[in-house]
Amino acid sequence: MARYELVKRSVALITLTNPPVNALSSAVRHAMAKSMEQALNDPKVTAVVICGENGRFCGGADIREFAGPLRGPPLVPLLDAIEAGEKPVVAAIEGVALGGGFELALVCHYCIAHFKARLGLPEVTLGILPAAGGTQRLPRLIGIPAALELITTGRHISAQEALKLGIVDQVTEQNACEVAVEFALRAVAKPLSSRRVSMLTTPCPPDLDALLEVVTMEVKKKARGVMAPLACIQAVRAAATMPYSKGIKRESELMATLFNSGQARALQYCFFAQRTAGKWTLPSGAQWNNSKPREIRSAAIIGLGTMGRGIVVSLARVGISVIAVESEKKLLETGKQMVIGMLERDAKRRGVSASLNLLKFTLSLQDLKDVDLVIEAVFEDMALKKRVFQELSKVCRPATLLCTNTSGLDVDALAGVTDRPHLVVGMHFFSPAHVMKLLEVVCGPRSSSETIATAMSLGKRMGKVSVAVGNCPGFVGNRMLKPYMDQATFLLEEGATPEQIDKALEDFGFAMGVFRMSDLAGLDVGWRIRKESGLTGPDVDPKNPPRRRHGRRYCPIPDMVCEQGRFGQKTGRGWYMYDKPGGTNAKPDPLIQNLLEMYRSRYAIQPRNISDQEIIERCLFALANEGFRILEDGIAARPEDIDVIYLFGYGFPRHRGGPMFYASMVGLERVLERLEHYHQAHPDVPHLEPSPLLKKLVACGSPSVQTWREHIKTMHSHL
Ligand SMILES: CCCCCCCCCCCCC[C@H](O)CC(=O)SCCNC(=O)CCNC(=O)[C@H](O)C(C)(C)COP(=O)(O)OP(=O)(O)OC[C@H]1O[C@@H](n2cnc3c(N)ncnc32)[C@H](O)[C@@H]1OP(=O)(O)O
Repeated sequence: MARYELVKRSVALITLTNPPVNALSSAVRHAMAKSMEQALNDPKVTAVVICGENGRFCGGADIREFAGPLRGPPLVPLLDAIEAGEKPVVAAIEGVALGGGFELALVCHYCIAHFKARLGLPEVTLGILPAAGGTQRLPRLIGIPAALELITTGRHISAQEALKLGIVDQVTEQNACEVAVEFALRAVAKPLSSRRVSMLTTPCPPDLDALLEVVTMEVKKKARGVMAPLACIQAVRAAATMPYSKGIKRESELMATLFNSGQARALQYCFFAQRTAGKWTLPSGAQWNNSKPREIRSAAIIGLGTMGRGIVVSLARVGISVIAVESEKKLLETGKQMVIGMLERDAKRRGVSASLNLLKFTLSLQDLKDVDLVIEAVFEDMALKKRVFQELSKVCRPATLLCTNTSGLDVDALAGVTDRPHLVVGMHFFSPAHVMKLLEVVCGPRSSSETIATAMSLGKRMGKVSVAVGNCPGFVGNRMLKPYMDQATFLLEEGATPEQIDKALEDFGFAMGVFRMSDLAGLDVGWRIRKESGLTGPDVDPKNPPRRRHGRRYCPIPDMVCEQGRFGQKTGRGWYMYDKPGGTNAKPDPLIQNLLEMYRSRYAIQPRNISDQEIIERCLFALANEGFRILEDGIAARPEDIDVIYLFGYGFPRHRGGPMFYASMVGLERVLERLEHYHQAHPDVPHLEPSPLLKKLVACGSPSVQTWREHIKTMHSHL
């Protein structure tokens, strides 16, 4: 767990050996304590260098240990002893120094960083704070404003920025460990007192209170209801107002308020869920670590609408040649200008040159014959998509992968019209595709493991969080969205307003409530889908009661809003009103209030007061209930996959962990009881009927979310 060597006859080289990230597990802490003692007691040793195996200094505390009882030597006294030692200690930072790893570097008297190293205190993203002295030492070293920014955001910084801030003493392009050993030899006999960061006085700005107030406001706005950043601010305040000995106690008290909180558990669950989600499997036994992806050098995108443009940008900025196809000259020219503008702005922001030379724009599918992969992003119309896929089958070489960006249509039906169904897969991007991190990779029953591996790996290359899902209407994300949105509109019928529902959801932590989100996305999309599926429009039998479809409750209010030409932000009117078409400042609209009142009186609905609790329970338990059905159907392999989809694609608050984790935190028994209650009150809403899997899990004693997979026995697993 830590290797001890004597190098250059007088330098103790301590290497942390806990791959893959040399996390400070209890065994590592134990070995470090022993090694330090040996170094400090050996008269031959005049200096110490600490480094990490495999070019990675240290990824911080072992997060997995946080779930169990704390064991092994505590970190704070160990780090204090390193700092207080009478022999110079030099940190050799390669790869990463994060969290406890950064705190370890802060107690070393000198730091050498490789030029590619990254440093940071990401604890806040795990719902905790840097509790091994980080909140007390960093402000002393770099001042309150810079420390506050790093600690409250968890941002990683480069070695160069760390040098500018005064965190590291030297940045090298050579082996950091070798440079550190030479540095250590030169440091012997130099006084150490000024190198002990805990002994420094925190440079304190005159307007400390005002500064902390501003940062507090910013944090509250950005991360509504999240506890950790606020605790971080209080800890940094202690660094400015207390001696180190008291500040470290305050840090520890604040950590105690966070450590076992639901938010910390949720955020740490998210960390591991994100890493688990990439590990796809198929019933055939093919999986992420035994299926080789193909190398993709060139791609084509069909359709230069909003989605197509974002996908072109995502591909080109990672160095893939892209041919973009449109059906009309004018659309092609508009799309081209927009893509170029997006790429130029993106390159400017990243300080690189725009990769415009990788782009080609064409009106002819014939130009696609040699590309490695095509992503179709045309209008959401099955007949049109089938025509495109038939055409692609003819023009592309037999090995070209054919992907569709459909947001919910049958991927296998598209595969069926091609000459290569095994090379067809869904790549469902989220809008705007060059910004949103989520990619649902939709595995059709005939998609080969190589095809899935290629789509997943391409997603990763584009910086996406890719999740493999099965093929069913709406896949995972959009299939779950329907019951969630249905509940919101039923609540409107029963007496709520869009702003009341949105506020309840935003207070819960969503960046946007369901109605504000719909206004942003455009209400006409859903309207067209409802018309195509015969739920509204001229094809509906007039004898059908307006509030029932296929024997179930139906809310026609969204159709009525669209009939008035209110399509959301783009038309300046939707569930809210905006200053102008394209405006973003949503204001409640009295016309919507009138519409709701008239609607209720037409159908003799007595409006009632609806509590925020009912809004949250009906929307979110219906959402999770559909998630349980998705697990039963084998459309998602594990609850983590569903949660990752909702975190990265639908703005589910990370500190709640995702819909499935949230259900487990509320308690499955309680979720079941509330769903039974609401289903009894609304028997014509099948989405409120508790799913068999939920009932089964409750009957099994509500096991932890990480073990649900063992309880999902499906005959029809797609994954
Ligand atoms: C009332 C009670 C009071 C109790 C008080 C208790 C006080 C306790 C005292 C605590 C002292 C605090 C110490 C410190 O301040 C706290 C911390 O350090 S928290 C940890 C901070 N570090 C991080 O957040 C870094 C997390 N890791 C990453 O960001 C990335 O992994 C990486 C290091 C940048 C590497 O990225 P990649 O190369 O892409 O690799 P992966 O991300 O895929 O990771 C590979 C593999 O490693 C696992 N892993 C990574 N980091 C950790 C970790 N810190 N602990 C455990 N495991 C880690 C990751 O899950 C992957 O595993 P796999 O999926 O392959 O199984």
